[in-house]
Amino acid sequence: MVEKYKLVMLRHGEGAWNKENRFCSWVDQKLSIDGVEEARACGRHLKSLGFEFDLVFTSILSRSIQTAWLVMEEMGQEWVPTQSSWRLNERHYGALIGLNRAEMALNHGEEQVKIWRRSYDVAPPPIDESHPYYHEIYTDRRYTCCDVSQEKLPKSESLKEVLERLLPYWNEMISPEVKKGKMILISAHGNSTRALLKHLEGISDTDIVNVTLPTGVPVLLELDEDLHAVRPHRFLGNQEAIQAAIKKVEDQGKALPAEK
Ligand SMILES: O=C(OP(=O)(O)O)[C@H](O)COP(=O)(O)O
Repeated sequence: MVEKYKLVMLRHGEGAWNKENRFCSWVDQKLSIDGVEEARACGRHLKSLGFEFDLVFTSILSRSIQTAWLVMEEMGQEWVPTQSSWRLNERHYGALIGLNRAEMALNHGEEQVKIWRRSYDVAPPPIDESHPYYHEIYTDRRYTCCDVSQEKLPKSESLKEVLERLLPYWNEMISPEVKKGKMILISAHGNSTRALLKHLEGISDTDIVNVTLPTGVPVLLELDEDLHAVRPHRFLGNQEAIQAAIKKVEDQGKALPAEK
């Protein structure tokens, strides 16, 4: 298969709740100090590799937008148009939002936490009005400007459901631009990026369980003319450091607190 297009995807830099090992999801946490540096380093790295972007897509969560700004600032490409959609938001973690993964593993077992975090078609229990972050999320003005009504927004999502709400945006807004030959950066989240990788690479429902994304590391995907990946995605950067960062994210679901 011949490569025709390139696409760069990114999980935003570390957020405050990544550090605290809490499920963040639709809570609008900002980047941590380390996350800001990760995003800047990512921009410097992409610049050193000679990338020139034509369009940037983000979710409507601040950490993805802030990461895109920092990357583009470091690249001297702040002028590049950016579009944001809830359809690139992180997976809605339902009732798990705000909870600590290591405590969840102690209470429910590491296997159950892995199923909630990485399985394809299991959704966590839905969020309801008694949840401490329910009102913060559903009264936020950004969710009155979506292409679906507030009542239709999810209350919890499996990865499959993330892909279902993301695909119309990919098909209608992003893929036509890729096909025009535009170089695109998608600054999104761990699970919204996993969902898109699954679709573009044809990763099976069982193999997607083993795909984990570290924060602030660009992911390069090479696509053929039908926008199918011609080879597996590649993380750009120091491979040893990237593997260590992936392990750290995986270990967040262990019953013992993850190493800082
Ligand atoms: O908000 C989240 O992802 P994000 O940091 O990519 O936005 C999730 O809490 C990620 O959690 P997970 O790594 O357990 O799927």
